[in-house]
Amino acid sequence: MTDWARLLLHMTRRSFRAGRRQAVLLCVLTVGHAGVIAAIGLSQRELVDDSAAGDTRGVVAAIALGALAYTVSAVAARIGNNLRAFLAGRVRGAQNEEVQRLVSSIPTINHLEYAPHIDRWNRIFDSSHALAAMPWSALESLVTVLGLVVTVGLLASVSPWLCLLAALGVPLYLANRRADRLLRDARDAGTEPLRREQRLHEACVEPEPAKEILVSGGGADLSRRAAGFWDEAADRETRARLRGAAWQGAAWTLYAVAFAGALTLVADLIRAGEASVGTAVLVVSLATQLQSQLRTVLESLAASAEAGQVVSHYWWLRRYAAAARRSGAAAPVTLSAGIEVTGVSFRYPGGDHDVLRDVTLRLPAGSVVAVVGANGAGKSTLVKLLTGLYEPTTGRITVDGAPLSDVDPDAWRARLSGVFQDFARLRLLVRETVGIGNVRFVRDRAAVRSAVERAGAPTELGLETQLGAAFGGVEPSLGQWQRLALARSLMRGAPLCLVLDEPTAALDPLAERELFDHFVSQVRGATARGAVTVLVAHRFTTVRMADHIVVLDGGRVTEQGGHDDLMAAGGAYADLYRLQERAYR
Ligand SMILES: Nc1ncnc2c1ncn2[C@@H]1O[C@H](COP(=O)(O)OP(=O)(O)OP(=O)(O)O)[C@@H](O)[C@H]1O
Repeated sequence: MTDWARLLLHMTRRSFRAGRRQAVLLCVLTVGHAGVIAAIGLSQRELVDDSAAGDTRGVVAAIALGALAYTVSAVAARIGNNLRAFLAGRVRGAQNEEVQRLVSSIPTINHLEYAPHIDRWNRIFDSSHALAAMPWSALESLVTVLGLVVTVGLLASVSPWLCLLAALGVPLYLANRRADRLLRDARDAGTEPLRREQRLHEACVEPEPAKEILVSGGGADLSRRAAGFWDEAADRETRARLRGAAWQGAAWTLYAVAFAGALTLVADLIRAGEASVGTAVLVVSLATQLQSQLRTVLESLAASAEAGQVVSHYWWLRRYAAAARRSGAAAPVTLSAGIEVTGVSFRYPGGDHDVLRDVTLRLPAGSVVAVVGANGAGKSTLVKLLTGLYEPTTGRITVDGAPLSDVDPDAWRARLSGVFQDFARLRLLVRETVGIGNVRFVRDRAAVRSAVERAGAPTELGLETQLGAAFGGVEPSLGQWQRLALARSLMRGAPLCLVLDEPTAALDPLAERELFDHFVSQVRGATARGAVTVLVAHRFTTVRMADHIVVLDGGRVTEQGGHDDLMAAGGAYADLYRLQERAYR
């Protein structure tokens, strides 16, 4: 079965799950609608011929048939449209939820940071409506094709030459396919400029970047650039639509010429006494219907094609998520040896150089390890590898001797806790913002309050306070946000690996010291479990408290050891430490 057919089946099942009775009724209405078109044509022919023959009963029967056919057609169209909207709405919700679930089920973050991957799953979201309507577009195509067969049969009964009208469906179909392909290519190519446009516009309206942009006065320039990206995507799409319309226009012109030929043929048949006036009415009616049937087929094929455009992206995402969602060995409950990084190099997907090179480190159980280095040295990348958000390109990381790649990602994550440099500002209730750090305890007010207090987060706010001015709530200061993030990390009671990636950058030096003391004493208290703390920091007064210090430069480890050893070695660490010491004096 092709990917397209499998997706069609998947969407059909989903539609029936969304509303079995509604789906059955919609099938009946769609199929029934096909017979109506022939009935309308036949009733018109009978009406004209029976009138000419003075057959009153025939005229009444023809009128009754025509009225019934029109009524069924109008009612079926109205109810059908509403049912389609209802089912498509529900399926779309379920579809978006599935994509969201797939995206967030992937243990690594490659797909969230790598542009070609982002574009693929964004395309699925953008086409969710076409995907949800896929079964109905396909059924409509099928039923209209059946209706076409009936129409063609009736036309052939008048003259076989009239079948040529239906044959002109082929150039129409080909022109439409060409137009679809042009549009799909334009949309695929436009995904990136549209994503750039969206991010630039967000930067102008989101409060955090907007402040800086307002002060720098760069808003107009960014808006212009965003508009440029928008124009680029829109121009591509317009050009594709115009080219597609030219192909379709040519095919329809051909059809119009053939239609005129059909009418001439019927006029000749009437003149020769081989057809009645009623037959002429039937032909005109059928040829007109044929036109609308062809259009319906083409439109529903186009709708199926739009869904078809994301078929490959959809299955890619499912396969990608399935491949990434590996199970593995249980994570250890305690550490006895620690974590080892051996010969690890790492290159971001699509990158042209390794940002970590041949890194070898030992993070002994129960120790606090500080990672220092200039901006861009690779500190946060190392943290991402330790937390399993990326896997090393080469080399390996082991936890008590077991390769991290063999450990179940969820189980390892359950043993982690930490704060990242770009910590999240979750604009929820204080209780939720903090509690989500350990979702099982999100309603446990005592646990959340304890974490808030230990992190020194603002207690006066109250746990049920809404955060975020944009949501009508309180807007914490940057330092307060950071403390809330720290509180979130404290929700996970006994982590085996605690990562603190510049967790105190927004705090004043006193608060940083106090917090770090607190964290370290907590970790030291957990030495029995062998928990490891990895601290990324730029303030060397904090760094010196670590048991082991690793200096990264250009992705390589250039020095490592205890503070006293590194000072005695007189290398880069010692120089930087003395520099900072003088600056703080
Ligand atoms: N998602 C990404 N995709 C591609 N390259 C990235 C990505 N994130 C970081 N990099 C690159 O990796 C290198 C190391 O970045 P990293 O964030 O690890 O540095 P860092 O030492 O933590 O810096 P800082 O002190 O500024 O936080 C940099 O050259 C950066 O440009």
